[in-house]
Amino acid sequence: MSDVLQQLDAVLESRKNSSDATQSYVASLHSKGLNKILEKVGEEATETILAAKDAQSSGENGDLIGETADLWFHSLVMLSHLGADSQDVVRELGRRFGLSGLEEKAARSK
Ligand SMILES: N=c1c2ncn([C@@H]3O[C@H](COP(=O)(O)OP(=O)(O)OP(=O)(O)O)[C@@H](O)[C@H]3O)c2ncn1[C@@H]1O[C@H](COP(=O)(O)O)[C@@H](O)[C@H]1O
Repeated sequence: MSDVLQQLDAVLESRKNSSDATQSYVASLHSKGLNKILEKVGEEATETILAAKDAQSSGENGDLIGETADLWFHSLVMLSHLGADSQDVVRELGRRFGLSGLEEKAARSK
């Protein structure tokens, strides 16, 4: 999983220097700028929320998974545009997971 994210990070980074925004969706987002990227993140977040409500009533998660992938993808483009990447977020989650693990251990030993 982390491998896929790292490979995607590398592709997103390479698109920042690509001059061919007509061939590459990511290059076109970078060339349109941060506001366009944030607009896409907002749209995908709304679509993910609607898909979650639909999933609750239908019991089917297919669309929800697709919309969440769109949200993650556009969030990664946002991070890349600003000089961060998926591994920065993975490290932060790991740090929090480590902290909560320590808290649980401390609570158990009381
Ligand atoms: N994972 C994705 C990915 N997920 C979604 N999308 C695109 O994100 C867009 C989703 O936006 P919408 O559903 O709102 O579609 P839309 O209405 O056509 O979009 P807008 O006109 O509103 O911008 C679509 O154009 C999808 O093709 C993606 N485009 C690219 N990737 C990855 O990025 C890599 C580089 O892509 P290129 O830069 O296009 O080569 C690819 O190899 C993929 O791995």
